[in-house]
Formats: sequence, structure tokens, C-alpha cells
Amino acid sequence: MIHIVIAGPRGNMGKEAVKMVMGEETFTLTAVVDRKHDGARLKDVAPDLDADVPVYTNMEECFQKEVCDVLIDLTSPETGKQHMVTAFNYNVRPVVGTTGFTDEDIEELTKTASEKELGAIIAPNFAIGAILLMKFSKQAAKYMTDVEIIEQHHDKKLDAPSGTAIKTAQMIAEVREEKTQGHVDETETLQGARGADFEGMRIHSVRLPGRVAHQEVLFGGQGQTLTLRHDSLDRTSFMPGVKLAVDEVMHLKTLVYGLDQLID
Ligand SMILES: NC(=O)C1=CN([C@@H]2O[C@H](COP(=O)(O)OP(=O)(O)OC[C@H]3O[C@@H](n4cnc5c(N)ncnc54)[C@H](O)[C@@H]3O)[C@@H](O)[C@H]2O)C=CC1
Ligand SMILES: O=C(O)C1=N[C@H](C(=O)O)C[C@H](O)C1
Repeated sequence: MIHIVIAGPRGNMGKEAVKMVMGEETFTLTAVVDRKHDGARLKDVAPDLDADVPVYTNMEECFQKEVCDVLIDLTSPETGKQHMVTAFNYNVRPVVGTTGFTDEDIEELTKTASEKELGAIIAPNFAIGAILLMKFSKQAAKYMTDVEIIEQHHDKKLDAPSGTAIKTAQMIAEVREEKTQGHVDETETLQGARGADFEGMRIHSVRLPGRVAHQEVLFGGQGQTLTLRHDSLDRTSFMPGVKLAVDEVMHLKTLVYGLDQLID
């Protein structure tokens, strides 16, 4: 039995994670960490979840009082890192879907996980289709080096570009011959028109009500284009990946960044 604490249980992702954990025979939800409602029961502050577990606002107190093997963090960019550090201090294995980590954050957290020989996962995207999109993009970029990434999300999203777009660009950059795209003399008459620059590739972020999570990777070559696209139509798309990460993190002795590392 894996004992789990979820941070951010009333958020879009947190709610789905609570339902998923409660539905798994080998998982037990022991508590949740929220921004408010300290001392309440989750079922009283989120009746749609029907989860009779305690709510803490202080993660340390939660780890001191409750049994916890794995922390699932689905909060905000500034909170995720802090939660991971606290989890490491209590020998709890973090599974983090929260996006917005810098390269330095990931390096620092990897060092701590390795020193403690404690498993940890930061997964910018838990959806299998999105992981396949990243892998296929990496494959295509060996042959087609002009790439533009267009990601589209709901307008409540805090970080841009998305964690998925950054991870996709990082994976592509591992194999892509470095080049600056577009015309050598191109200028932006309106700042930002060409999107963010990742090693010469461009990333464009769209934010619209009605969207969930979508990404296209566009490749251009002589007389041809290739478009790869993934759509998450609702947040249940991420849950098999969250379950996989919880199972896998129990066997790891360091931090893994991206589920692409765990899926063939
Ligand atoms: N890895 C993946 O597959 C996915 C990752 N995400 C990421 O997950 C994160 C959450 O996304 P959503 O659920 O859409 O956001 P949301 O805004 O709906 O939920 C975030 C929740 O975290 C809570 N929270 C914030 N600070 C907290 C703190 N200090 N302690 C406890 N709770 C705190 C908020 O109160 C809120 O309920 C974002 O970073 C997003 O980019 C979202 C979808 C999929
Ligand atoms: O905020 C979201 O919604 C999502 N965030 C993740 C990201 O930044 O890539 C994953 C998914 O795209 C949904």
C-alpha cells in the first residue's frame, strides 16, 4: 500500500488526482495540503470529492502527523519547489506535475534527491499522448531542423511557455543541429511577434477560455511541412500518468525529469 498526500486538492488537477488515488486499491490518501481550511475534513470543504481525510495548511505538520510515502504536488510554480524541499526533509518521495521550474531548480533538486537516494519525479506532462508527441518530435528534428512549437492552454494558466513546450524544445535540442530560424534580417515590428526563442526555435503560447491543454510542433523542410499535434480534452487524460509516476517513484533513487524517461 502506498500512502499519499496531495497538495492542491481543490485545483483542476488536484481534484482529479484525489479521485484517482481514492479509486486505486494499492493507494491510500492519508491527507491533503491546501492553502486554507486547516483542520477541516476534505469532504466538508469539497463535497464533490467525498474524501474523509484531514486538511493541513502546513506541510511539515502534515508529514509529522500522517504516514506518507509519496507527495503528489499540483499547486503553483512558486510553491512546488518549496514543497519538494520539505518532502525531501521528511524522506517523502515527491511526484510533481506543477510546472514553471527553472533549469537551476531541477539541478538543485536532483542533487538533493541523489544525495538522499530518494526517488522523485517532475513530469511537465502526465498524458501519454503528450509524451509520445515529445518523443516523435525529437525523432523528426534529426531530419527537419526548422521547428516552431505552438501551445494552447486555458486562460487561468500562470506560466508561459508551458512546461510541456519547454520539455519538448529541450528534447528536440538534444538532437537538432543548432540554427537560428527565419530570415537573417527579420525584425519584429510588434515585440513578441516571433514568439520565445529557445536555441533558435520559436515557442508561441496561446491562452484562451475554453481550451484545456494542446500542443502542435510544426516542422518545415524544402517543399514540405510536418505537423504533430496532441490535445488533452479533459484532466482525466493526465491520471494514468500520475498513477504510473507514483508506482515508479517508489523504485527510484534520484530525480527523474519527464515521464519520457520511464516509458519506452
Ligand atoms: N504535469 C501535468 O500533466 C499537468 C500539470 N499541470 C500543472 O499543475 C499545476 C496546477 O494546475 P491546475 O490544477 O490547473 O491549477 P489550479 O489553479 O486549478 O490549482 C492549483 C491549486 O493549488 C493550490 N495551491 C496553491 N498554492 C498552494 C500552497 N502553498 N499549498 C497548498 N495548495 C496550494 C491552489 O489553492 C489551487 O487549488 C500547474 O503548475 C499546471 O501547469 C496542469 C495540468 C497537467
Ligand atoms: O496548466 C495546465 O493546464 C497544464 N500544464 C502543463 C504544462 O505547463 O505543460 C501540462 C499541460 O499542458 C496542462
